Amino acid sequence: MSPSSIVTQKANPPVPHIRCLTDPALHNPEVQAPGRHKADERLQLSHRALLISESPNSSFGRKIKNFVNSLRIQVKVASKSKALPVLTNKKSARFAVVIFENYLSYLKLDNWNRQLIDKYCRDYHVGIVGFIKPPKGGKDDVIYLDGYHLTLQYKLTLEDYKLNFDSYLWRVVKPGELWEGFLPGKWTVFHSNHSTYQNLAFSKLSSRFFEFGSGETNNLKGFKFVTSIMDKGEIDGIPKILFGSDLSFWLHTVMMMDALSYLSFGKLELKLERYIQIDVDDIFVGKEGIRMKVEDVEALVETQDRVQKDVPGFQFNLGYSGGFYLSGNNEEDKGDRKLLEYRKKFRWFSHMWRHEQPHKFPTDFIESSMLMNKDFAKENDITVYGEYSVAPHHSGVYPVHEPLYRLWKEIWGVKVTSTEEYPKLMPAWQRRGFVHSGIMVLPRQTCGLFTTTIFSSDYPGGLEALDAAIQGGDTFQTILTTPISIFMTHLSNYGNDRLALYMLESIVSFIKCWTNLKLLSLPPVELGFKYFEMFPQDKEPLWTNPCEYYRHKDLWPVNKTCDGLPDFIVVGPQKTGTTALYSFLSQHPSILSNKPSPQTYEEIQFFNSHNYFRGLDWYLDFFPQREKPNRTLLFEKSANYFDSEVVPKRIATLLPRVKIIVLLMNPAKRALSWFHHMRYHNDPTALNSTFREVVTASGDAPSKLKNLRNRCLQPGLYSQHLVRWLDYFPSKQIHIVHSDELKNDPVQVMDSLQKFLNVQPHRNYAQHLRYDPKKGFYCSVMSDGQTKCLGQSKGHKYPAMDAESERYLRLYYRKHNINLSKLLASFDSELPEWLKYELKQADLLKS
Ligand SMILES: Nc1ncnc2c1ncn2[C@@H]1O[C@H](COP(=O)(O)OS(=O)(=O)O)[C@@H](OP(=O)(O)O)[C@H]1O
Repeated sequence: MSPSSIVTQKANPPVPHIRCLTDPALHNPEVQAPGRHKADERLQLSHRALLISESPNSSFGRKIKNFVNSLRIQVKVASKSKALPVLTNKKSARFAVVIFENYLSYLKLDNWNRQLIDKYCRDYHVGIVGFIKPPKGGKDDVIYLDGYHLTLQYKLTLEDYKLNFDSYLWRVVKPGELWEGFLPGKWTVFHSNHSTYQNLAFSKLSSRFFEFGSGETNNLKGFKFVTSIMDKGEIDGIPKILFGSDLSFWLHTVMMMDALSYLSFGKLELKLERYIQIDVDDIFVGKEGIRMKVEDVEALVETQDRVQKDVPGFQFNLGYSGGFYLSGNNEEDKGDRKLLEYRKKFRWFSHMWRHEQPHKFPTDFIESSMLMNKDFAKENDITVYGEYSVAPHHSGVYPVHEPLYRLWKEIWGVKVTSTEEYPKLMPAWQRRGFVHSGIMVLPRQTCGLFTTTIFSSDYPGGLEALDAAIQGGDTFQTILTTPISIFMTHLSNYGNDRLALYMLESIVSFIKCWTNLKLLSLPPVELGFKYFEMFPQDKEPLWTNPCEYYRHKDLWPVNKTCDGLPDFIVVGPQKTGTTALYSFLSQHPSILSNKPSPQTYEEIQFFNSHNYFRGLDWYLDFFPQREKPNRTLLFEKSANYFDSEVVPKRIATLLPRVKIIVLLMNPAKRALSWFHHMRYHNDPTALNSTFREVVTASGDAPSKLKNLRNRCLQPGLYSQHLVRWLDYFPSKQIHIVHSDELKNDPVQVMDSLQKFLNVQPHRNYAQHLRYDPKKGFYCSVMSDGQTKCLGQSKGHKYPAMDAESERYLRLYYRKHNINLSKLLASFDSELPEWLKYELKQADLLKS
């Protein structure tokens, strides 16, 4: 259909038609089963689920995991054929619910695992959720589960669905409705004859089944088939909730939420409140023919009034671009004026004057665009909610374009925005918020509307497809699993067939009929606070590389380079010779180091400190342009990356293929060097204490001393830190340099490093490094033949370690050194002499 024929089509907006069968007020979970979700403090259950999947790559297993993860519940996946994970630790029972992708696999578990699981479930009152998958190639369509008083009947084709109104399981689900229609896939139904069972849901044999001649009689057509059942645990002490199918049928996701909540005593549940915000973007933008007319504006106001009854506080947020005011046809211009007449009814937020994408324009242009839009509001007496704004096509929000954030704050006082792009568009359930530069960025969701679709007949798949998304499909699932949903709609969705109004009223009704979710709305800033109160862990961003994802690359200003990030990083730890290595590497003609920082000299210290929150642009500014793009390698070294909890994850997220260089030396000697480094830099606690006092500080020693001890000794727990790096990087991406070798034979170290880095040309460091007897270290040979050594603070003289500290630290690091010796095997690294010596001496001390 050509655009012109679209706009001449007669508008006949569809009317929302969802009505509840039962009075929505009838089912009230709090009243029906008081207190049943109260967690029992005694139980000490972790907020996690254990999923036993059929195989590591089973697609249904993945689907269950993703669904449970979408509720922000962590899932540990174990394969049925592998050993079970540890179920308890000192502090708690690790899983609040056990889920079996195939319940029959639970019944067939080998004795050992079965006893383990059952004992765990009984001891901690942990329940099981199970899905029934008929055995492959099984001849029997009916199986009696011995000892369970339960018969399973497989492979049925069913239609229509209703829930047991009287079950006390329901929390999110409101059980009074009837779902009419064919149910996807083949089903297992349950026949029970024991008081332990409570039927949860019922269905009917599908009429299709009769058409194909089963020989059954019509009396089977009623709601006789139990499709989901609860076992209260009277027989074996373990409560269970079983589903006769997978999660393809929409209602099963809601029932699954209730099952998780019920069986975990409320540990695994989301609250019932669901906040929704609807932004109407592109106000005044839009070609002639797709804009709003007077009656569309009236409909907008009327719908808002109606929705407010079900969603307290609801108000449309209108994002305007004043540059396009009165740019439609006659009728539409009247619509624009009407909208201004009703301006006080809505919450207005500013867009750009003519919808410009900030990352594509110079900063002063963006500034004047914002100012013109601000003037437009003033001239037309529009009260703008300046704390909220969004950018056209997510431009500048993520990946972050710093000028946009700055101008938003300066011109509008923006405090909150939203985007679909962080960390990336898909999968939608993984979208998150973050805070940058004082602005809260909230995740935005999609609600099944397209900017270009203005008539229901154009909707892909027809109105039925939009209905399907609302009635249990994607739009419903989004609200179900997302406590705060911000939906972006467009002006075009409110003219012509007004599909956005249809969608909104329909979804509100559907949620009201089928769930106990409480729909609410708040102004954007309050919503932002609410979001980060719910998910404080989201505040810190996790920067990704804009050039690694096509959508982000499109939003990355063209003048920003895609090859400005480091190829390798020297991560420390401190005092292991990192400065010498940095200086040797920088001499290589194809290796460029970062530019110095005024605060931290040769180190950038981005990933481990508050610098990380300055953003990617700040980091990128430290790297010079590559001289020969395909040959030059960029690197940085920051010696306190090694032992930081957060750094490996942050580096791996931004630079998944970066090479990592770690230096290791005797941790006791490293501690001594660090102590003297602190004295050299006039640390008062170090100056007023002996090394022995520092390393042995414990119990009632002054907290400053204990703090110093921690900072002194903790980086030397090498194995513990290396394991964390190995969580994020394969061992072949990590190169270990032994500090003693760097000190005594740097030429050899540089040879093997060059191979690891695959850098060309190969530099013969024998010609460029020479031992300087005065300094006592290797130094660089300058063009005039003189040596240039590192400054005074590196390689300075201090007393040797006292015997008591040596003994103390030998035992202190013993366990970690043993672990390190095992770990080094995965790096193909020989055990350094110090490690062999230390382990031997420690053994002697022990014996
Ligand atoms: N060639 C060369 N020149 C000078 N110093 C050398 C060299 N090779 C290794 N070392 C050892 O490096 C130790 C300092 O380590 P770092 O540079 O990692 O220290 S820092 O973390 O950056 O402060 C420093 O430790 P101290 O001797 O305790 O000062 C040196 O032992």
